[in-house]
Amino acid sequence: MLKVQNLTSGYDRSQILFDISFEVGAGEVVCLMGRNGMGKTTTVRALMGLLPAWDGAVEFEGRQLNGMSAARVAKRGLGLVPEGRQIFPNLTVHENLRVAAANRRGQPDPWTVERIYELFPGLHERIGSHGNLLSGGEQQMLAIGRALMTNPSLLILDEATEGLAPVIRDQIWDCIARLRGLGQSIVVIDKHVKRLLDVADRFYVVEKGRTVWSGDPDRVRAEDDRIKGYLTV
Ligand SMILES: Nc1ncnc2c1ncn2[C@@H]1O[C@H](COP(=O)(O)OP(=O)(O)OP(=O)(O)O)[C@@H](O)[C@H]1O
Repeated sequence: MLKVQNLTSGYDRSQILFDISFEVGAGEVVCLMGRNGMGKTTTVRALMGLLPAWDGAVEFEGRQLNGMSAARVAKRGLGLVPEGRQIFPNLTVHENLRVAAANRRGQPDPWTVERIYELFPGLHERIGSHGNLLSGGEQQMLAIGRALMTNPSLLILDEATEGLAPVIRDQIWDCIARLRGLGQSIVVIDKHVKRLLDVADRFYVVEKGRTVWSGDPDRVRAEDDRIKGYLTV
């Protein structure tokens, strides 16, 4: 579904990505991990057309995304839950979801606000609350719900559990597991490797702008010390 090969990118003249390669198959959950500042968010920005790819190839469902605007990339079916959530503070929960609604590729069973409330019953209780009055966990659920309302073929979650209480984090993991059960392809950027072993099909380590390691959950378990070395300062 998504094939990223030898991607390089950066900000102005400052190169951040030197060699990023990874793949996501249909229905897979793939995790990008690495210490802060290693280039994970920059990778996502380059995929989404928010930063130009300098070199390398990004192929999504058989088409090249390189050089496409962010709006066109979104129309192709990439849905981003950005770091920091970025929900609309002056719109209610319901409005935040409704403004995002789109089914451009004609998915047979599209997301509706009602289905989002089934996924996150806590959001339904806050249906009329403005975005800025929600807790961090509620904002994160709303950010995920909003991305789902665009019916993305591939959902990208950038640090979705950052700064959340463990009990709320668990709700986000459960949600990812449920989405996987529905066949949703997902890229997760996160540091909580142990919890991700249950939900991810494959892992990649990003270090200094390069994908330096990849493996399935069994390999992560077998190379525990090596992975810890990549993730701790
Ligand atoms: N707008 C920007 N302009 C210049 N440099 C930037 C910009 N945003 C990020 N960087 C730099 O790019 C590098 C990679 O940052 P990035 O946010 O991709 O890392 P990350 O792996 O996602 O880590 P984090 O978990 O901290 O978000 C860092 O050195 C950072 O300082």
